[in-house]
Amino acid sequence: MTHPNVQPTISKGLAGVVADTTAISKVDPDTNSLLYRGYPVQELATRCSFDEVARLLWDGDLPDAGTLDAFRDRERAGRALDDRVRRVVDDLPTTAHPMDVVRTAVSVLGALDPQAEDSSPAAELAKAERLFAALPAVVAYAQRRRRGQELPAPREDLGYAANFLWAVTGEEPDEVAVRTFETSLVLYAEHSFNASTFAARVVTSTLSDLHSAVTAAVGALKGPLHGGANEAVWAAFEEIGPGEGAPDRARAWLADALENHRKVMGFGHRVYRHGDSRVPTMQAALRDLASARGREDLLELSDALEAAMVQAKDIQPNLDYPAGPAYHLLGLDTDLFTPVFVAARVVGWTAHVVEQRAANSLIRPLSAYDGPGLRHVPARGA
Ligand SMILES: CC(=O)SCCNC(=O)CCNC(=O)[C@H](O)C(C)(C)COP(=O)(O)OP(=O)(O)OC[C@H]1O[C@@H](n2cnc3c(N)ncnc32)[C@H](O)[C@@H]1OP(=O)(O)O
Ligand SMILES: O=C([O-])CC(=O)C(=O)O
Repeated sequence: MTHPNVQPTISKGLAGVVADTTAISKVDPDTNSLLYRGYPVQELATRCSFDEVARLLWDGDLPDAGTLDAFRDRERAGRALDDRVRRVVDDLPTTAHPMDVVRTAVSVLGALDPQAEDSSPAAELAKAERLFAALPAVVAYAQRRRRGQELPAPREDLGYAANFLWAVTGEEPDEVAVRTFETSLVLYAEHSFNASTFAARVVTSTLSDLHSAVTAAVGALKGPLHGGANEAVWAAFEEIGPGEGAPDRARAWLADALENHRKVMGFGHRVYRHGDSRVPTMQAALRDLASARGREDLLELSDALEAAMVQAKDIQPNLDYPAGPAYHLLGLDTDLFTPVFVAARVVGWTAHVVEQRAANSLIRPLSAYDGPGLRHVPARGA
């Protein structure tokens, strides 16, 4: 028992606290590596499709051909936007942030799911699959409805990533676009006890349902210190202005931002201290895409800002830094970047929901009270 005059040690932001075990992924800042169920994420991103990686994260092993084909059939069958979700979204103002649209849609999907209250592992995985299949249409609709565009019918002849881009842009994507997008989805899919995943685990620990956990996770991901940073990265690129003279402008912009104590989004990480393990793979994908689109000017801006940040603060970019400009080149509106992150991270979140439930303990830390001392409400007259 703590003596009343001895202050307990506070771990602000739970920094450095090991809250539980997980077998889903390993983030190792010493070796600057990230493993999904034991596989290096770089190998998964360059050799596997996103739906294979989803099965790996959920099931613990890469799927065999039969398992993958059956999953793909179910995913294709679940792609259409549910009319009841569409009606709720249509009632939201077109000015609503797409993250609010997605958060609302996940909540509605939970209320509609026939297995909403069934928390057996089989039901949890079935619900996770349904969300996985449903989210691209929700994200795409968030962009298209405010442009007055119809949502195109899902394309059964396209894989998950290609169909997702088709739904957003209404155009069949080329190979480099699909590869870049799929790489980003694999890299975004899972990252141990990050803030949004931890939010999902906290909700699950009360024995609440999977959709409630995912709804909370969407809310946590929205913030610019977490998933919202990919959108903020592109906003900074626009402020600087790509094109002729961008490297000089980037250096001046950074000097001004640091002088004004502004956080530079897309840089820094709570766990990695020497750079984010996922960045080289995403940067290579961005380079391929930018070259294919004749947008080397974006690479010049990106390289100049990164070099200036490393020189000024010795702070390295995180995954959101190359993902932001890549998503812009793929035709996504800036505020659609974090919703795309949702569609990828839903795999990690739901894998953690299942893991948390399998060995549950209510997550409830302590706090050290530092408010006013004991005082009393004066007695009131009758
Ligand atoms: C997929 C993801 O979610 S990755 C993270 C995406 N988030 C961002 O890109 C937002 C920008 N980055 C940040 O705000 C931080 O680096 C975080 C929140 C990600 C991690 O930060 P923490 O571990 O809490 O460290 P903290 O914010 O205390 O930073 C430590 C020091 O580095 C500085 N610092 C860290 N990141 C940045 C940054 N991006 N820009 C400017 N300064 C920074 C802080 O100001 C602080 O300096 P000080 O000690 O002089 O006060
Ligand atoms: O791990 C974190 O804190 C943030 C992050 O990079 C992620 O969630 O992908």
